[in-house]
Amino acid sequence: MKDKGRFSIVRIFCAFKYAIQGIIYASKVEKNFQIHIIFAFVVSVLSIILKIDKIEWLFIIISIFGVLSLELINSALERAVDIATQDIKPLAKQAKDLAAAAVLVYAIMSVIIGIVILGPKMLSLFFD
Ligand SMILES: Nc1ncnc2c1ncn2[C@@H]1O[C@H](COP(=O)(O)OP(=O)(O)OP(=O)(O)O)[C@@H](O)[C@H]1O
Repeated sequence: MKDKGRFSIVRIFCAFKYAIQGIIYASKVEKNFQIHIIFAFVVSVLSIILKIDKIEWLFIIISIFGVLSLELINSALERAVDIATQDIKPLAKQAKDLAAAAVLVYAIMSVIIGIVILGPKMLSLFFD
């Protein structure tokens, strides 16, 4: 909990610790987060094998971390909605579906980036 009198370095450390706890928790219980982690691993291995350049790596990294971040926000929002109401409510549905849509939109962009960067290199691996 909050303790405003502490050194800021301690507060920064605590914030970091809570964030790590969040990542560990999501890795254990959030199916979609686990799937994104597996995808990130596969894409990273492929990127190493296919020797993509520095700029291509930046696009891949932005895609991977963007999807993971949005997935974490989506999970947090789902919990916030569930705390706010246990009843079936149109606004609760909209909030959850909009957050899920944000993940989907970014994931689609990431897939396109993956295809643009890795697609031609994979094809030339098989057909050259
Ligand atoms: N309180 C609610 N009122 C109305 N619709 C809801 C409510 N809670 C969830 N929903 C809707 O029911 C569907 C399933 O929601 P649920 O909470 O099971 O999450 P989910 O989308 O399956 O994600 P996850 O599997 O990660 O929990 C979604 O369309 C969601 O918007």
